[in-house]
Amino acid sequence: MERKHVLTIAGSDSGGGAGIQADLKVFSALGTYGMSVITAVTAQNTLGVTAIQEIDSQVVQLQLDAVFSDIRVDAVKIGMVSNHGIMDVIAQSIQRYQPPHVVIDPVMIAKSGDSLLQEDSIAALQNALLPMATIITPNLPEAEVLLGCKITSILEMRQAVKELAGKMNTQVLLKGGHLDGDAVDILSTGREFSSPRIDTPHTHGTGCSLSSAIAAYLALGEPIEIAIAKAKEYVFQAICHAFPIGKGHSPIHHFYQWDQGGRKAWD
Ligand SMILES: Nc1ncnc2c1ncn2[C@@H]1O[C@H](COP(=O)(O)OP(=O)(O)O)[C@@H](O)[C@H]1O
Ligand SMILES: Cc1ncc(COP(=O)(O)OP(=O)(O)O)c(N)n1
Repeated sequence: MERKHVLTIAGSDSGGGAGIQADLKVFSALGTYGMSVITAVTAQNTLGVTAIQEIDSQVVQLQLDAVFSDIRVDAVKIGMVSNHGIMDVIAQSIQRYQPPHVVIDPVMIAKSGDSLLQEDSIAALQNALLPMATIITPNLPEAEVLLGCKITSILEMRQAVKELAGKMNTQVLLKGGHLDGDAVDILSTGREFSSPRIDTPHTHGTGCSLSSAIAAYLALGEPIEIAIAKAKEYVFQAICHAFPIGKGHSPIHHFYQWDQGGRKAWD
């Protein structure tokens, strides 16, 4: 079968658990060819983020042109984009090159509590970038910012996902990782994707990995609901197989399939 090509446009996580590094691991684990446009470099590990250097928007533009002018792009995932200048450049490139699928994870705050989006760029995120999406995948705090109200239960999630889809004029997968009980994500069609909640601190990068896996499965030709179901199962298994790295919240195990039936990679 022809190899599919997936592009991530996101920030770098030096600890390797989230951002560009997580996205490229997901693309490889799912058998696609990964490419990257870096929007910011974060100094980050399992404990948090200590510095952010945004990439000049002209350099972001040159990365986008380098990829799109040479290589067929079957799907795009967009993650951390911290300022409106970079958002505008990305939105214009999506308009120009028209990739078939665009999955946007509207990254605002890392689980460590560190902010990854400038506050004055929230409007640009809504007005310039989100309209480019095939689907957006906010977590609960991000959906609360986009809607301007609290979401505290599955019942409220069902209502919120429909309101968000109307407001943003796009499909929405509202992730329920921040609630208690089963981990339930709700699509704006009403379909729900549920898994048991794993009792673990090692969930760094789950949101990045879910959106990247959805993009990879869309590139592989899966319809949206199957792409989400497969991506959710992939992330669930990767959480189940996470192993400790560093002193804080470890990343999930992107290549857990490699360990199955054999020796664990870290033994
Ligand atoms: N402890 C957990 N057990 C099982 N699934 C989880 C757990 N935490 C998060 N998930 C799942 O991981 C994905 C990312 O969710 P979430 O943590 O809400 O996003 P983010 O990383 O953007 O904050 C979702 O599919 C969510 O249901
Ligand atoms: C560079 C970078 N991008 C995105 C995130 C957020 O990642 P996420 O998958 O939401 O996981 P947590 O960091 O919240 O665990 C990030 N941390 N860094």
